[in-house]
Amino acid sequence: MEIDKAIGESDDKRLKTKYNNAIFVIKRALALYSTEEVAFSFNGGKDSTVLLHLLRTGYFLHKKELTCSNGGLSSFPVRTIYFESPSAFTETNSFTYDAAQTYDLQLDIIRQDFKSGLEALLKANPIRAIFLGVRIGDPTAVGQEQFSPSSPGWPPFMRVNPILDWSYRDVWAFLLTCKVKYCSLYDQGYTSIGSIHDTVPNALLSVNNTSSSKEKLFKPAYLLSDGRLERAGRVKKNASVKNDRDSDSHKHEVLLASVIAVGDEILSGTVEDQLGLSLCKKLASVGWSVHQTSVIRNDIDSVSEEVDRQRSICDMVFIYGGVGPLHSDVTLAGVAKAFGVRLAPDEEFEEYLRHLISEQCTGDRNEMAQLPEGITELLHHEKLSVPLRKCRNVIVLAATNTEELEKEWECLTELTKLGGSTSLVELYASRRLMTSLTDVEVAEPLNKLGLEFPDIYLGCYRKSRQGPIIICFKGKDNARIDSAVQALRKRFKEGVFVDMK
Ligand SMILES: Cc1cc2nc3c(=O)[nH]c(=O)nc-3n(C[C@H](O)[C@H](O)[C@H](O)COP(=O)(O)O)c2cc1C
Ligand SMILES: Nc1ncnc2c1ncn2[C@@H]1O[C@H](COP(=O)(O)OP(=O)(O)OP(=O)(O)O)[C@@H](O)[C@H]1O
Ligand SMILES: [Mg+2]
Repeated sequence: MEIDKAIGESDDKRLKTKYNNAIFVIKRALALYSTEEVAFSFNGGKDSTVLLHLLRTGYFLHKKELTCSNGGLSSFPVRTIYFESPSAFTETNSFTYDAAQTYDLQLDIIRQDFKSGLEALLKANPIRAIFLGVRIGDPTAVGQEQFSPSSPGWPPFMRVNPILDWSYRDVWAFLLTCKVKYCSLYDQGYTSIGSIHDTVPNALLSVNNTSSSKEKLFKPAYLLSDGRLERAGRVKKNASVKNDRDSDSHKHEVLLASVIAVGDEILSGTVEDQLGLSLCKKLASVGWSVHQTSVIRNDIDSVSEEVDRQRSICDMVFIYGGVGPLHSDVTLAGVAKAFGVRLAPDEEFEEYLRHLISEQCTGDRNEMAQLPEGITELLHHEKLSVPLRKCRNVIVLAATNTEELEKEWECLTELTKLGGSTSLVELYASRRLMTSLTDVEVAEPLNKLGLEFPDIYLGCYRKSRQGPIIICFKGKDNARIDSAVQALRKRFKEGVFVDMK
């Protein structure tokens, strides 16, 4: 069989491993279920095209083992289902039909939505398992395994995902190595295809950035260097993933951060945590208000509970410690648990680690390259040998000392300034006043001021019990801060407040 031969002759070790694993899953599924009991969900997309060839090969190898024959593959009798939709691209539609003809597929065209279509299909046929080209990173892959029962509310069947752990790069390595046909849209800059209403060519593949969008030229999909951005051509249903606090109708003016240190050694007093202090200073210097700092032990549930609590209260959570390959390094697992997702291998991240620790990283899996599935964004910066990991509004810092923190912080502020995520460097203004008035004297006027200026953060502290009180004003607008200072001054005799630098 040509596919098996092409992969066998390739010297891409990684592709061979992925291929062998996928064929293994397919053969086990075919051993578990009869041909009548399985179906292949095919839509002409790149992932399902990979699956088409893997299935034909797996079916052939399975039959060959059963009959001990060496004969060629004459037919592929697995029922192939295609949910045809009026909003599909004509190119994927015609590719699907062409492929069905070329490979003599038993094509069932379903013109209903997925759920009702599957209900009718399962009623009329003895189907128990359906092969899908779902891959980790697809929004629908979250929580799925290679064999995953359909979700509650869906008709009962087994979802078989032989290429679940394939990366974007693996998909293209396979299609190009095997020299099989794929839908023409992938040569026009499309990298992942949904409906005509939500899919455009991937701007990262644009060749002539300046001309009007109609004349734009795009490179082929296989040239996209960062596979995590394959969905950049998908128009998002929700413009951005907001955290719980953002959806709160009452948007606070000052951004809230939480700092979590993970480390048994800090709790036992063996190690002094200097990162927390340094991070609080840095956050304050760019106008963030630190809501809470906490030290958590190296325990998945403890980390997950704390992250879950803080991520819903704060705009951004910074977590450090417990990041690495040791048994006690559970921070990422805790973050994953807080978001209800699992840790899944991330090939792009693994590549960075491979560069960093080269030969020490052996095997096909690297525990450190497991990241919370579907929610992790890698923040790349030329000064960082390994990108920072951001899971929604949780930033995982790799720093273990203040020098490393300094560098990561510098990169982080530069990166977030460029947009994308919540900016760390907000427009920020502050002023501090010192007074020798007693706290009893200032308490009531400050309360009133707070009500009058809800957009201004008012903080007070003193350096000693008898010493002067320092009042901090923080906000986004200098003029508003000046008005608040004026309003407070008006309530007292002239000269009782001294401006501090
Ligand atoms: C054969 C097949 C089986 C599916 N099984 C499930 C399922 O068990 N649970 C589920 O939530 N979605 C299931 N889906 C739906 C897909 O996850 C679907 O792509 C997803 O809901 C996104 O749909 P949309 O982006 O077109 O709205 C299935 C789809 C197909 C084609
Ligand atoms: N309309 C459909 N008909 C049949 N199967 C479908 C349909 N839409 C999705 N699927 C199944 O779901 C899988 C995942 O869809 P997804 O869009 O992520 O991948 P793809 O279409 O194969 O490739 P791409 O990511 O480039 O769009 C497909 O490989 C296919 O098995
Ligand atoms: Mg698709």
